[in-house]
Amino acid sequence: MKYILSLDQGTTSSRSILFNQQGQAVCTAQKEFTQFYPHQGWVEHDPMEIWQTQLETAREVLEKKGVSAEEIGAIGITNQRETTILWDKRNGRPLCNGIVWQCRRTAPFCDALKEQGYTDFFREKTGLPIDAYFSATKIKWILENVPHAKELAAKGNLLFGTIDTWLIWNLTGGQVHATDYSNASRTMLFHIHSLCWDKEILDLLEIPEGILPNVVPSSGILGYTLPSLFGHSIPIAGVAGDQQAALFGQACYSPGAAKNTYGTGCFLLMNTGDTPVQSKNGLLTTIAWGFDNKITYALEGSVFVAGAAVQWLRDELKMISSAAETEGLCHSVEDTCGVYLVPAFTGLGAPYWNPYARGILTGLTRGANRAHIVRATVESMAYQTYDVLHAMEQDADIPLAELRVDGGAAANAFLLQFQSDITGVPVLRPSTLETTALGAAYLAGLAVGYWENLTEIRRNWQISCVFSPKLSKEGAEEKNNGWKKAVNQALFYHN
Ligand SMILES: Nc1ncnc2c1ncn2[C@@H]1O[C@H](COP(=O)(O)OP(=O)(O)O)[C@@H](O)[C@H]1O
Ligand SMILES: O=P(O)(O)OC[C@H](O)CO
Repeated sequence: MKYILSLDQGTTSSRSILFNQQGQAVCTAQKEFTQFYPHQGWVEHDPMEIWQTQLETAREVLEKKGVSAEEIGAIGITNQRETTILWDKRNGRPLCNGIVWQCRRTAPFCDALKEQGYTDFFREKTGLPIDAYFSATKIKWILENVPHAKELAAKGNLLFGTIDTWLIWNLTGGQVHATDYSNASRTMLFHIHSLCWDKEILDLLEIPEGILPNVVPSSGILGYTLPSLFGHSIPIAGVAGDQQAALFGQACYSPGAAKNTYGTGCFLLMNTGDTPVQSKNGLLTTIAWGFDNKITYALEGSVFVAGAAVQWLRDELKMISSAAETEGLCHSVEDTCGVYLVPAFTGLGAPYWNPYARGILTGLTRGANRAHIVRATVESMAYQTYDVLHAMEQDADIPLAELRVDGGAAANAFLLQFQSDITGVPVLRPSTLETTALGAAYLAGLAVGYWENLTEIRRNWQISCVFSPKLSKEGAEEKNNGWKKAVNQALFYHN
């Protein structure tokens, strides 16, 4: 067993990475794929393009590194969560495009559920607020709007899966229809205490149980790849939603340990051990992983638009030509000249949960220039994280000692320093920022004995940089107050 192969299927790209025993990424391949925005607030992906790009990158790393499938100890899968695919089990053909986690099309139906008083019903069972973000209402939408979907389901020929399930199905040639506990806990259909699909919810939403995958531990062999795909079959031995995988990859194994991932969105997760903590402040209770015959829970704050706002600057406003350019521009000005951007492009997630909030660029004066707007965009990632962190400290009733960070935008040192300044917490950047993929690799490698135990893995976690708070408490407060005012404008935009 030379390496573990991690498949990291993200919102904007499919990546494959080979990891060695030290947890170092020795070879990477990445392919972006198409984002579809068929209506305002809708977001879709083509499931076949997701499968193809994932397969191509996996083959590419094996070829580039010159290793054969026999030398791969196991595959770990990690994925954008909640994104919903329904397909015909007879031919593996998707019924329609996948409905992406960011898609708001089912917001009116979620409102109706809330008005009918189902909020506590869902929260108690699933740990989640009712929101279009999760898979449940997306499945219902497809069943009700795509021709023949209900018929197929009635005949037992329809399957549902989040992206992990879709990849597993294709990798095993249709032999395995499974998901892990962490992904199941994002569907709004899974009872996170009794660990089963919830019959009352399924009845309420009229979703047939037969379309749902088997739920398995996040670490353990669940199937083997078709030999024809890589020349030899490889065990699939680890699966976790990308944010939970990052928590695992950041070695946050003790209650209270937390990480923040700055990718398309921002996701702050805190390990709460074997206790599912109910949030009073707009956070999610979620399953971190099923490992070693135990379930570990986490509190999560999900921010929908973080790095995506930087992409917006690049693609829509043409203010920058690359995301990396933002760091220099942020440093080129002393502050944002009073400008705040609230990138509520798809509503606001935690802790506000308002699908109708919209983006606001505010505080503009005649002196505001491109660099100020770019800086306000980068700062918006830190402010949104601050909001979540604040809610988490209140829920967990302990101040956070440090924040481990990762994700594409964690490459931006300005962002991390600013994060530390406004939260007053040291921000720790590890030597590998690919912690999502690494977490999936660890889950898979532990299952096949490539790594012995968590102690061995903990040793692999290395800090590359610590960002300590440099701003006074008053200075931080002033900035955070300005942010709160801007958020209020975004929240009440539709009134
Ligand atoms: N140096 C940077 N500064 C700010 N944002 C960045 C930087 N590098 C990447 N990003 C942002 O990070 C995101 C990519 O992170 P990644 O973790 O690869 O995302 P995902 O897994 O969600 O597809 C993009 O939205 C990009 O705009
Ligand atoms: O693809 P990412 O890294 O932005 O993650 C998306 C999340 O899993 C959505 O819940």
